[in-house]
Amino acid sequence: MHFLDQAKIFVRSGAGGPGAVSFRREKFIEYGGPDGGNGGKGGDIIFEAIAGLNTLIDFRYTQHFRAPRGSGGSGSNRTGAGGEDLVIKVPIGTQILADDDERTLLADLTKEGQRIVFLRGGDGGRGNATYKTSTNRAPRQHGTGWPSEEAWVWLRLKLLADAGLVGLPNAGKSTFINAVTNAQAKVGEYAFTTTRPQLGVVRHKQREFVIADIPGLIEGAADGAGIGDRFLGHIERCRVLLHLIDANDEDVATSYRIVRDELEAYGAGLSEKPVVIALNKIDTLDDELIAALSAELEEASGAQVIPLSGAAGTGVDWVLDQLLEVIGPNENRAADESFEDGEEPVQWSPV
Ligand SMILES: Nc1nc2c(ncn2[C@@H]2O[C@H](COP(=O)(O)OP(=O)(O)OP(=O)(O)O)[C@@H](O)[C@H]2O)c(=O)[nH]1
Repeated sequence: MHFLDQAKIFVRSGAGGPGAVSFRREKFIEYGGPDGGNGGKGGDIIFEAIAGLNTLIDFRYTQHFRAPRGSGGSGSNRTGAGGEDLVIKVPIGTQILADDDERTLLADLTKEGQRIVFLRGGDGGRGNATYKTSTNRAPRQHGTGWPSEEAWVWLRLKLLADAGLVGLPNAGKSTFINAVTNAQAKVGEYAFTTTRPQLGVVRHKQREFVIADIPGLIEGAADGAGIGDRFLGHIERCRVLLHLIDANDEDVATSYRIVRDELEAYGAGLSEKPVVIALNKIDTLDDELIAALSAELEEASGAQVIPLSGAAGTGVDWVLDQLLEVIGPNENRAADESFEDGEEPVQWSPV
């Protein structure tokens, strides 16, 4: 499965069907007036957030979405059939942005099953049966149906995970996520094996939370170096970060600081998020060295450091305990965050 976190699409609702002008002598006797029915309503464009989707890749292949128009009304006062609504399914965490310079936020789909009627289909035009007339002449005008609405918009996916993994390339993030979740992240001996974010569900002590691994950060990532800051956006909504530092690095304090600097440079509150720090790959070291490196890291970070080996399983429970403590009860999970808690969406009003 390929990963895509931005896509530009075109959406158009259905126009309303025209109202009918109909006037028949026998119907006139039956109804006492003109009998042209109203046109049907055009289909709406609706976005729906669904679980199990973690990419916008489908929008690379399908970029145009048009809801059908309503059918015309007909004689005997028959209303035309409505055009069916077009439901566009997107991953949870998808934002809809205007195609303007500011990329104005129009809607934010943060909950499973959340639906937004984005463009309304046009109402059907009035048939002449609805015009009050006592003459046996058809009224001079009838409704042509309301027009459709259309827009180019950007979809932007910001994954909703409770915990976000950060660390330099090769710190052992994929190995860790594979050890604690159902994800099957690629593990490589070289840096940047991970080229797209990975999401996995952790089940620990009868609790469940989602953890995201984003591609390795390097110095300058926030300014676009390496894979750049593209993926940092995916951890903006995490409650807690897990920062892994490879114990085999030449200078663990420097490794720590490079990532902290990137988080700070990126902004968006990333550097203020609660963080759990772990010295990883301790299976390669003796106890004395583990103690010395942990102390060094604790001094650099001013926080507790957990010795960890994602590969051997040492310290994994401790790390998960700490993450859960910050994430809190299940009701607080990021994916369940209510619409009101997040950024206020700007009301979308097409012109
Ligand atoms: N000894 C030891 N090696 C580990 C451990 N965790 C990961 N490794 C090794 O470190 C290398 C990098 O591991 P990954 O899990 O791919 O690291 P990553 O941080 O996801 O790397 P990127 O995808 O490049 O960001 C691999 O060769 C792993 O086998 C560990 O706990 N102990």
